[in-house]
Amino acid sequence: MASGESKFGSVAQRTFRERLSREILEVFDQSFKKFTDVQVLSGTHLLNHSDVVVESPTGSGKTLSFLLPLFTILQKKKLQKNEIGALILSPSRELATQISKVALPYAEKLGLTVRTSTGGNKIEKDLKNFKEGSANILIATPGRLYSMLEAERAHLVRCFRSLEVLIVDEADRFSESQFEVALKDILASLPKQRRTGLFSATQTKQYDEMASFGLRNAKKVKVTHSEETVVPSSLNNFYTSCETSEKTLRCLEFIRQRPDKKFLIFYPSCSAVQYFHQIFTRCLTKRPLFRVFGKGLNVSQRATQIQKFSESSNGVMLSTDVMARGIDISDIDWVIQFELPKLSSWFIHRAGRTARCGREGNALIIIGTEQLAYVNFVSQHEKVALKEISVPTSSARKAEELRQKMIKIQCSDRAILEAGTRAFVSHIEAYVKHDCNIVFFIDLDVVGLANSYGLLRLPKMRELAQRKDLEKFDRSSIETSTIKYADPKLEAGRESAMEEKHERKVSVLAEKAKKEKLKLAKKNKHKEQTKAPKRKADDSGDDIHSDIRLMKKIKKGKLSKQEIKNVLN
Ligand SMILES: Nc1ncnc2c1ncn2[C@@H]1O[C@H](COP(=O)(O)OP(=O)(O)OP(=O)(O)O)[C@@H](O)[C@H]1O
Repeated sequence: MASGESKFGSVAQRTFRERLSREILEVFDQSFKKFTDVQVLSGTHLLNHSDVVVESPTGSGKTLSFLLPLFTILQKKKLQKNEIGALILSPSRELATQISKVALPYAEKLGLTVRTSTGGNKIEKDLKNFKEGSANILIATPGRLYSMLEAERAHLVRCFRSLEVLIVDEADRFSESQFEVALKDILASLPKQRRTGLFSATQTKQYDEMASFGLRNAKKVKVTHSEETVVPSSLNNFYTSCETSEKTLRCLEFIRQRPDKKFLIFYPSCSAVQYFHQIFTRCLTKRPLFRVFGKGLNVSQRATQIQKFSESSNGVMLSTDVMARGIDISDIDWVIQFELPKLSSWFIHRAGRTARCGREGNALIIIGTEQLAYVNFVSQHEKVALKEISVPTSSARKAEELRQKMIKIQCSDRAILEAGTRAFVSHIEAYVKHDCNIVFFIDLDVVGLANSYGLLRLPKMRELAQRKDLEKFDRSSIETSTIKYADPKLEAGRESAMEEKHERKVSVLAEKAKKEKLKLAKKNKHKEQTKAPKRKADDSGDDIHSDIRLMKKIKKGKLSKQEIKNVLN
């Protein structure tokens, strides 16, 4: 049964419904006919004053499964302006914004205020708004909330005194070391008497590790549509395998064959998203293209790209894992993974960007022939069964044509050339860290990958130092130093930097020559000084010869005693 539908019959639905207020139901009924399983189960436990640990497939309605009970609890509380009744922690800004959008209609109906504090703007601005405004529900990323506590601890702790509910969305992410310090400080500033809910599609933490969240006798809610798998039943998971050198072509051909479908493609790094967005702009013409990544795009740029992608019918979004969790765009037809995810649990979250709440959806991972063991790994490790799908039109010849085209694109703009090299380097760096390496090393066809990036040169990297197969790489004969930036300002900067570098090189060489000359002159001078005068050398030569002659005379008795005495004194 689709995880968006409910196994619960009308009795359970009605019982849960009776626990919600008229105002809350008015808002809910505008969008939905009935509650999903996770909403009935989690909502009931939270309303019964229990802590909950919830594991439910992607797209199964977990957001409302904590908002519905949260608003019910706060409605009875009669909160003052600055009393925070609920704190929701989200690992990403985008997800926090999305939760806030779902929460807003309920908050307005109940006269409660929702505030989102997620970074991306100055902390002073956040604090000022916070102190001047109000917040009955605070949705925050841990990093930003930690900074706010550092700056205004007393004020925030006072606001938290009325806290009834702590919700941690994508909870398994909070075991990452990056959240440790912030989380500890945040939990220490909250009242112990509260309800706590941890929500995710993959709760990898063991119970004892969850003590850090201050859970007490937590109820465990696990919603799956069957024992065999944790993914939504309406999600079809595919893989296609090819030579790694054909990965980019395979991805492009797959998209070309589905001109009216909406795609989300995951790449292993920000630079890979930027590079392939440049390539796709020239290879997938007439197709709306979007890109989202962390470093380099600010919050509003990311939000605009996601918004425009949401509104497009056949757009192609290239993204890093910043969109892998929680982001709810209901009509994505295909999710493509260009490379194995760093953590296998992310496979589920990435694929779960489609097939939301009962809708049909498809996910594809492109696997190099040397990575085929991954199919079995993800089936055993994540209970996800992958079916093979072919891409009939891709071939080695076409891949080579595409590689030549990518080289040409890089030659048109040095910025793209540099982006491709950075992307390849970050791909390798990400690859060596993914968790399959803990279970078993999945080899990577590095030369094939370099070709799928269309590289002209193989960059020198510590991670590749031991590789013996790199000589197979077909290094382009193009002199890369002649490739110019398309941006005249950048090119002017590069030329002057090159001139400076050339002048520096010339002056270093001149300096070196001067030093050599001086050294030689010094050496010759020293030689002169230490050399015995010609005569002396001859003398020393003569000395030896005269001694030999003298010895011979003495031996033959040709010298009188007096003559010998004279010579020896
Ligand atoms: N009771 C319901 N009936 C039908 N659709 C619902 C219901 N509740 C929520 N939805 C819709 O289901 C979609 C997924 O909801 P939501 O994003 O909360 O899922 P999720 O379980 O949090 O997913 P993820 O694990 O990916 O974060 C949303 O588009 C939401 O509007």
